[in-house]
Amino acid sequence: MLGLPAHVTACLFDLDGVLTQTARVHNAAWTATFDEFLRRRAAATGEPFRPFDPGDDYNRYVDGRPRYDGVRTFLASRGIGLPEGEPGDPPGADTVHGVGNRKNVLLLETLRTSGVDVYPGSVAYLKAATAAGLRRAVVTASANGREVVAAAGLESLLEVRVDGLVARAEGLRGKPEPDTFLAGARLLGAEPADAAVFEDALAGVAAGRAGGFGYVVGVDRVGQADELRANGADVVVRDLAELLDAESAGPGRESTALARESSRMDRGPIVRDRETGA
Ligand SMILES: O=P(O)(O)OC[C@H]1O[C@@H](O)[C@H](O)[C@@H](O)[C@@H]1O
Repeated sequence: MLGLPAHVTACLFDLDGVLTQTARVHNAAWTATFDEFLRRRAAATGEPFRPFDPGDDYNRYVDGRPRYDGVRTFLASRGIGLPEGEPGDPPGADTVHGVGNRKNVLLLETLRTSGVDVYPGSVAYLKAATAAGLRRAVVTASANGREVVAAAGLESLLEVRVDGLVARAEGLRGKPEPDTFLAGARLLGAEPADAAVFEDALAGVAAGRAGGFGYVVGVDRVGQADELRANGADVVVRDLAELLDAESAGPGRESTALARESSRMDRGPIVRDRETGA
């Protein structure tokens, strides 16, 4: 059904890069944050400045992981360790929390000014899954998950949300560990073997594989299909509309309709940082 094995009864969707076009917003905020940090560090140590790579560095070390895990994992790849600091550290302080907080300031600025765009193919897929009686959860590392889902106008299509704040409150390990996807399946009353994971991040498909989920759909938005497969995707599509196209008998009836649908759902941008109140 809907391009999935027949036994699948539940769908677990990542948010940034799968349902909404916000992976690129996260990426830009990380790039600016790490480049500021690396430039400052190069000036202080006299070592050459090597910028953050929004391709390889983002995909391997940051994408899909919880905010502060992204800071630690990327800096470790450069042989840099920072003190943890405190959640309330000023944005830009030389601590794991200070770096992560700076990124969140930049992220929220862009979301406020530009809003949140959806992927029309994903909205169509969510609607088709709803009509087919499949259970639906969003599972995101982002602590801004609730606001992004609301700004995208997707709340009514999703039954359950496991986001970065839920994970922190429940002590769930972030992707590539499977904990948050397992929690999503549990909340929907589905066994992992009967649930499909939809992910664009390498850490996300790895979490799908680690959790023993019935099917892992890799969504390739940036040209990393081989890496998605190597990390755990059973199938790779460029857009969820492809799964609908595969399903429909006629040539692309669904996707023709999709092309006409606006990619922008004007539910208003995020207005404040829920963690710091800024
Ligand atoms: O900083 P946030 O909003 O809590 O998001 C955490 C992570 O959420 C993931 O969805 C993104 O892929 C990452 O880039 C991001 O760092």
